[in-house]
Amino acid sequence: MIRFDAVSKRYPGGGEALSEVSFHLARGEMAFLTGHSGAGKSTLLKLVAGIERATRGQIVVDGENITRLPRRRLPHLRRKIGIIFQDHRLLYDRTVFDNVALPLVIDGLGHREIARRVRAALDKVGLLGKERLNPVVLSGGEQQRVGIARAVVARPPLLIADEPTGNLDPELSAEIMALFCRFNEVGVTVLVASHDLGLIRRLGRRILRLDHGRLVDDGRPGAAA
Ligand SMILES: Nc1ncnc2c1ncn2[C@@H]1O[C@H](COP(=O)(O)OP(=O)(O)OP(=O)(O)O)[C@@H](O)[C@H]1O
Repeated sequence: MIRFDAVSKRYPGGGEALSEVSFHLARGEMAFLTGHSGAGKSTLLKLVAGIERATRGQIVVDGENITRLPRRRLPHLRRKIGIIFQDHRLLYDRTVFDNVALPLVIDGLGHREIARRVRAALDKVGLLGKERLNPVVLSGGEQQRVGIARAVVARPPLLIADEPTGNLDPELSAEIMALFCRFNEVGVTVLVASHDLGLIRRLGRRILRLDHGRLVDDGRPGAAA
């Protein structure tokens, strides 16, 4: 589902954020991406989503080489990817329902289909019944779950999350990670960046580790990083 071949990324005026990174995440697989602050976790996820472009190397997502994807093809790529940010980026002048519905409204779906899918997504994250509320009144963990519902509502085959538990206490963090595991169990490919090694080790999934832009462990036994 995601393949990086010797990918490097240099920001204008900066050093190398990623250096010669190669790995493969198979369809249906789940992995965590870890490393110190500034190791390159966010940069790697942004390259997957086409938010940033690689300086060198090649990136394939869902069988499509996105390394030099023309801008007009970006919406096609984004439709395959549910993206979850640490700060959840919700719209606070709209209800929970409207926040989750947004990707479907953009896709031009009809009202009834939108209502059905939004309720299904809210049900999966345990927020059915809160759809008419404004996200402001929800706890941090609930707001993050609204962000997750919005990311999965269009049923993308790939979920990527950047420090989704960064602002949450250990118990809520574990709940959010368990949610990602459940999406993976029904076939979604999942890649989650997190510096919370203790938490992600307990989940027993593959862990890719970045150190100063280099992939020093790709989480595969015996595989060279
Ligand atoms: N837009 C940018 N312009 C210039 N340099 C950047 C930009 N974004 C990130 N960097 C640099 O690239 C390197 C990797 O940053 P990145 O945000 O990918 O790391 P990270 O592992 O996600 O860190 P954190 O855990 O703190 O979010 C850092 O040195 C950072 O300063």
